Amino acid sequence: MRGLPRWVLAPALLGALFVVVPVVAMVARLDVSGGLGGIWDLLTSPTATDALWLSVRTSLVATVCCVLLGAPMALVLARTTFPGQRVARALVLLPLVLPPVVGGIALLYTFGRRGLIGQHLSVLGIEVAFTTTAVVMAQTFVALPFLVLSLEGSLRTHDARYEEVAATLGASPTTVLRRVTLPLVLPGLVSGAVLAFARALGEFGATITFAGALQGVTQTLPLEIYLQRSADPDAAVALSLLLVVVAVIVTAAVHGGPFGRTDPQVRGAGSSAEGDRGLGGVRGLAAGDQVPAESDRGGPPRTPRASPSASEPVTLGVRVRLAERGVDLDLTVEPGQVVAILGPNGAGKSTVLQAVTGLLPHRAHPPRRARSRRDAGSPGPDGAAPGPRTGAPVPARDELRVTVGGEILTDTSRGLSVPPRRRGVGWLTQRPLLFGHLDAADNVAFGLRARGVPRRAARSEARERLDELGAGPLTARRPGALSGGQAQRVSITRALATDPRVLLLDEPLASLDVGVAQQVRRVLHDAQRDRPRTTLLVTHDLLDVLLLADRAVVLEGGRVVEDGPAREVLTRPRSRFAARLAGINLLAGVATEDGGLLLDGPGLAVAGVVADATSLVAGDPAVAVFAPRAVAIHRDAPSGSPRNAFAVTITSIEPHGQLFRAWGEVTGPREVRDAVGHLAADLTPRSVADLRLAPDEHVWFAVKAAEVQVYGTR
Ligand SMILES: Nc1ncnc2c1ncn2[C@@H]1O[C@H](COP(=O)(O)OP(=O)(O)OP(=O)(O)O)[C@@H](O)[C@H]1O
Repeated sequence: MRGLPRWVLAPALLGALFVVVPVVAMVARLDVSGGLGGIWDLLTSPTATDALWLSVRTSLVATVCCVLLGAPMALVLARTTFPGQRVARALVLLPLVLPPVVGGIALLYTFGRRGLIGQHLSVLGIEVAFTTTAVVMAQTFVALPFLVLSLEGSLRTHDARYEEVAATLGASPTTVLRRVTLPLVLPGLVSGAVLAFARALGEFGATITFAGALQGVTQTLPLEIYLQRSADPDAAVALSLLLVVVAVIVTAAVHGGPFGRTDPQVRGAGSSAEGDRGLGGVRGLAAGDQVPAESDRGGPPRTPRASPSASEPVTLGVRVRLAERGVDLDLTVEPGQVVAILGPNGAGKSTVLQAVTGLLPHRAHPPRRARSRRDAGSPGPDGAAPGPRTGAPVPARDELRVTVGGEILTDTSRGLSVPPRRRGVGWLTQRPLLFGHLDAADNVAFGLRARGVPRRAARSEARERLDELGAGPLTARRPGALSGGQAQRVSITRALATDPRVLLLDEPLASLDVGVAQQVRRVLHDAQRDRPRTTLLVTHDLLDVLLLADRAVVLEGGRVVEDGPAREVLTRPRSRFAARLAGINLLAGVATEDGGLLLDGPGLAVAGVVADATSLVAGDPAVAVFAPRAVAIHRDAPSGSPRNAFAVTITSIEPHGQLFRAWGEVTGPREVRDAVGHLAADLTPRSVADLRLAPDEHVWFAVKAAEVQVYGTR
């Protein structure tokens, strides 16, 4: 009862009674005066056993039909989008709302002797109606939606990125389906099959209409019960009981078994390690089972397929122009270079990575204006620059072009797109996305086996790779038994094992504790040092940029607003986002003659010192930057030596190493607030106490001109 209000018990009990009492009433109606032997005789009469056996046989065959037809239907509904999808789903589920008798009539008009298809079959001497086949068809017709619904629900609750990662590891769509998707949703598939079996077992209306009631041929148990109802009510009750017992045994066996437990994937879907752990519960493959490599399926071992390997670092070229996403940028990454892609939420970072993986869902769009988005124009959660506004300039024509080492992987102008599995692009995400039904070694071996390496060789190489990256002791562990950091190590090993030409790191350390993140960062750093690989790294972490990246590219509103050596971008940021990441205050405007800056918008002057006098002339676009440590806080407007003073309202005060960092939002006219935004000031704990500083206080932030560096942004 933990967490549940007590009153829930009452309706729950009422519901249970509503189901159980009629069954009890039926049992009570049973005439036991002749002893249990009498009932036994009824149950073992030839008509009863014929009916039971027929029901079980046809229901099993119907269940198999439901799986064979329903699983592909669920996959199409859950994993693709196409026009009229809602209508298609409604049609698939139609038998759920259709009275079964109507279903039977529909089947009769289709497969009956004079039916739409039946008349042609008749000519060939094939009669379907009123045969055992008709029973199976009637049962499949009514039971199919149960399997589709259950499996589609299961597919939708599972992260499709498991399949995407498998594709980037080199697996073909069929291999992904067999080795990743089906093991992932096996509990949902089994539940759906059980529901379908139960529905088929109890099927009556469609069967009697389409198949009739011929003993041993089409007379299933529900039909036998119906027919006995008037002739021998006791027999009808005894047979009903038999049906109930069979149904309860089947559903209890499955729901009490390994597939009946709560789907752990759904439970842990929120967090990285949890999500991966969840898969530990999938019993699609029993503990020592291995997924057969293509070369393990008999026949001579195949020569491993050639895979694009990273023996020599390659150049990466990316051009993304997508009106729908407001992204318009070009990027060239030198061989072996690690480029950090920075930017506020919605800036287009993931879009760039998706373009390189080949996973970007894209249709060729006609030129158009940016579509109106509810969130367009509002600042991201981090208070940084807004996304594209309605009517903002957008790419004139959609275009995606990705080249790796001179090879064109995507070129929408020529309708060319190499599938993810053939790109030689490794992809690492915030969640490790390890396949929960495989141990660490098999996870790492996955990509090798998808390329045709025999299982034994792949596992042995996987073990070596895990050893190299300090994860040797984890070889035999399933993801459910790994910590977040360990899982990410295995995931890195898995991504590197296929020797990708380009590595994409999408915030791989973001969900790890600080200490663990540092260890994993070191793993990435060492791997790059030992084998330089062209890499794109999306991150919001200053340390990632400083320790891993050679170059930093800042995106805002889908455009590159800053691009340069990582250290320079952080120490001399030219965009507000980079400044914020680096913990520096930044104001943008144009250079003034006296070495200061005239702010964009309000025309407010900021006194400063030109840092790169050689290249800057008055009127040039420029930024003024100053460290939070250089800011002094005053209760009253400061006066005296040349200094810049901003009236602010304190928005937060947070610990920052040995100091405190106070964030203040500039007050004044709207254009001043827009131009300056938030400023940071560092102060000692003692100053915080002396000033009695607290959020919502109005104070002044002052910075001496000598502390403000101005440099050009052209
Ligand atoms: N599937 C999609 N369909 C249409 N627009 C999308 C889709 N995914 C993202 N966008 C839009 O594309 C733009 C870029 O999004 P993207 O996910 O690349 O940003 P991001 O920089 O990775 O953001 P975040 O840091 O939040 O992950 C945003 O305006 C976003 O709303």
